[in-house]
Amino acid sequence: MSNKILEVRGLSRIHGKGCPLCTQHTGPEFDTNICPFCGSVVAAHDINFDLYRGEILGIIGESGSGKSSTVKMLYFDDAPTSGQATFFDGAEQHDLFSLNAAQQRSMRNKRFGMVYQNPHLGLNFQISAGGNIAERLLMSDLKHYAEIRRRAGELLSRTEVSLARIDQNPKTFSGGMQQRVQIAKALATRPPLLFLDEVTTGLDLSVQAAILDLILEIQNELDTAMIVVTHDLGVIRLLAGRTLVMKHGRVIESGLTDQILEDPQHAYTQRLVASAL
Ligand SMILES: Nc1ncnc2c1ncn2[C@@H]1O[C@H](COP(=O)(O)OP(=O)(O)OP(=O)(O)O)[C@@H](O)[C@H]1O
Repeated sequence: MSNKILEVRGLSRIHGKGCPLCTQHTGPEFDTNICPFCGSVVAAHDINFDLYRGEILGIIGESGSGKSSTVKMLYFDDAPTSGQATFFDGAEQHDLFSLNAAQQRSMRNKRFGMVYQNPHLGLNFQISAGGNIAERLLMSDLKHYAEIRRRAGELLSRTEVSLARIDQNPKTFSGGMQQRVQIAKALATRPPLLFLDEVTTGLDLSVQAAILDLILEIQNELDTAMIVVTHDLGVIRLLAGRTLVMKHGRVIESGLTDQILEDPQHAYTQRLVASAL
């Protein structure tokens, strides 16, 4: 049996009205993602990849290359212009973009997790850290208060947030702690697929390192498949077994991370690797 968890084919997102020439006159060879004829933005075009159970796939590229757009579509934060994504969940198989709104919500709440760069997107700052995790646990059919609190505490401990802070509001937490609570919340439903979008950007180096270690531990422990979006080669190097390199909405290079780092084929990737040396 294949361990494939996600299959993405021809995924594209154009912002604007679009025209028949958009995709032919944008991309790395034109050095732009803006269509010269209609002004639409080709945020992502013809993205193809497979993801396997427990695997970490990195998506790297400069700002505006289409990394977040790709993940946003898969997490239903944005709708694709075209393309397909199939999620393999045990014996079940779901065509993600054919699901109705309620089915997409259920998929997001129960089978997927997301950790954003900006904790305001992932956390509710009106309620406590424990409350944030409880919100998600309630969606996973856990209804008993004591059980929810116990599990929320367990998740906070696992992500190394002091239990003493379970009733405190995450707005009083440091950036690194907020990311830990986001990770705890995302993991509450034990999702087989986790999206991480620039989760360590803006944090101190030592805090970054600790969060990256935590992500690796979780992947090992829970066999969670992850898609990690970053502009930081160090993050890719540490976390991702395979990597897609994006530029102007296109995947320009893909393969084993070690291979890409050791022998980058595309001039852009060569510059990216050289600048990180
Ligand atoms: N709602 C929108 N309307 C118009 N253009 C958009 C919209 N969302 C994204 N874009 C454009 O799509 C392109 C890809 O954006 P995306 O956020 O995916 O890039 P990114 O690689 O994640 O960059 P960053 O690292 O800065 O987040 C950019 O040119 C961006 O300006």
